[in-house]
Amino acid sequence: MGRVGIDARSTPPLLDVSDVTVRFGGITALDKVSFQVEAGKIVGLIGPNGAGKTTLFNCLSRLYEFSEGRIAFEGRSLTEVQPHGIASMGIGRTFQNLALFRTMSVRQNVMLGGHSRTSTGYLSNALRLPSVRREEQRLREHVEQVIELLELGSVAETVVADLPFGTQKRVEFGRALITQPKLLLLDEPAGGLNHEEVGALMDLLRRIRSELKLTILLVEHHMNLVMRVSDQVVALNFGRKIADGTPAEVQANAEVIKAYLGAEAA
Ligand SMILES: Nc1ncnc2c1ncn2[C@@H]1O[C@H](COP(=O)(O)OP(=O)(O)OP(=O)(O)O)[C@@H](O)[C@H]1O
Repeated sequence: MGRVGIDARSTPPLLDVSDVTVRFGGITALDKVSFQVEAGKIVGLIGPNGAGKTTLFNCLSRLYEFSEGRIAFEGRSLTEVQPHGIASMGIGRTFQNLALFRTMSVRQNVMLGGHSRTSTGYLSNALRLPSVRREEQRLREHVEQVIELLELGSVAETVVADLPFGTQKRVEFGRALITQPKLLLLDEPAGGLNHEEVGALMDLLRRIRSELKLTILLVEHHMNLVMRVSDQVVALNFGRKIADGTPAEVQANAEVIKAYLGAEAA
């Protein structure tokens, strides 16, 4: 018994969200939300419109400050780093509205995502010291690996604006993956995709999780996708957590059914 307790304490979860509260004037967007994400899992964050999903994502990527509670990543409080330091901590994210440079090529977009992660300083960059050239070479190799993983090779030189929406979303993925995150936050990855593209996205999520040993937290309205790819699902409603468990447990939860279908369905 004692040993189990010690082991559990010595390996904190990858992400530990504890009693996080966010208020906007009179609105409580998040109300003492707590949940944990274990390394290597795919976790779906669901809830009706206005439930607080995006607010939580914005807290995780330090775009919003939370007034109460704590978020720890690998045991370290997120507030220990500056908002721009989140990527170097190992957290990457995509955005609901794609944050791509539309007039640049796929390869250039992926490459630019990697520049937030390079460690050489301003002076060594200006002088183009050997350390900078080595780092740039490593980045270029990594860009090619990400492009291959996402099957973007045939469009690598194509300007992003000329690509179908589903492909643009994969480029957005690439920009997040190039930072080599341990935790990838995906904001509505299935939004705007057709049936076939959603199927391909499911395969891709499973593939990047197993090949890159990533942990994924996704906000998603596409229930079929969430329930099929997630190991764990967290449901929010009006800023409160109403369920947290396996997809089957959450689907059968009376409060979740009520939140989605209205009071008469409970
Ligand atoms: N910057 C802000 N200023 C004021 N209110 C906000 C802000 N961001 C979110 N809210 C409010 O907080 C609540 C939660 O919104 P949030 O966008 O997090 O929900 P959501 O679950 O992501 O919804 P959706 O599925 O529609 O994207 C809503 O009532 C929203 O109006």
